Amino acid sequence: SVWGYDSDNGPDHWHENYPMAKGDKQSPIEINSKDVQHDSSLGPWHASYDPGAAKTILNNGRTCRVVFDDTFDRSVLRGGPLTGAYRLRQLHLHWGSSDDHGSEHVIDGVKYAAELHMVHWNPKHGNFAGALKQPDGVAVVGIFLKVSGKYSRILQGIDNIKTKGKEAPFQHFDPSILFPKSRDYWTYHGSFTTPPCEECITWILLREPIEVSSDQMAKLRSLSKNGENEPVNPLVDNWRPPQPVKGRVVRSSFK
Ligand SMILES: C[C@@H](NC(=O)c1ccc(Cl)c(S(N)(=O)=O)c1)c1ccccc1O
Ligand SMILES: [Zn+2]
Repeated sequence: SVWGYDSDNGPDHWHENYPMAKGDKQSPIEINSKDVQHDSSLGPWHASYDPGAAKTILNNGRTCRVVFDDTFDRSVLRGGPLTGAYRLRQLHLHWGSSDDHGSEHVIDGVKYAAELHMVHWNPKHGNFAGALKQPDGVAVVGIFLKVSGKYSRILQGIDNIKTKGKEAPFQHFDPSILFPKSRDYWTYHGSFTTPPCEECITWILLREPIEVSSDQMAKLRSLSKNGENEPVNPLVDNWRPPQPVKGRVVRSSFK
């Protein structure tokens, strides 16, 4: 059966079809500040995104995803732990059924309501499929979402992609508006948090969460896993729980 987040096809079953899921460098992980090592050589990261690169927003029954034109160095991430410029390919989210959980990474025991992932790949590996096979192939910026009274539009296009398979134009969108004020981050080497669970990711997790309103979270939770004329199956709890750290060191750009 196709992988998902239910009891019969969820994270504990993924290794049956994707053996990497039981690897030594899996994501997400729990980050404990006492084990983090500050690395003064970690410089700031820089994103230079072209709003014109945004193409569409879609619901693939597993997450809500915005895709970008990554046929050339149009929207790139560089600096921080990275060597060279990584191309922005897509962004998506993981969220819970209530505000007290939903993020994939857990920070000092804190689970956020959602976690936004901006997926970039290293063009020196030719294409995304090739980059998946390389330890320095992919870089993901992870941003935590915290629910507060403050109103902010995370992804305005959610209304038109209620059910699985729905796709809508999503243009003139600069994802940099999603970044918090502080650029402080943790970084470690890990994997996709979804199948195929390839261990090709340099994770850059931003310390400062962004704030969204509870009605924005409710809109996210109003997405459905099912297709248009199928029984309603809410798309919630599409997060993988923390995986074994197995001796990896998490470094921070801040003291
Ligand atoms: C749910 C969706 N996963 C991604 O799009 C995805 C892609 C790259 C990364 Cl790096 C990540 S992550 N979470 O590690 O940042 C997630 C998905 C995965 C596989 C097949 C279909 C499908 O829809
Ligand atoms: Zn993700």
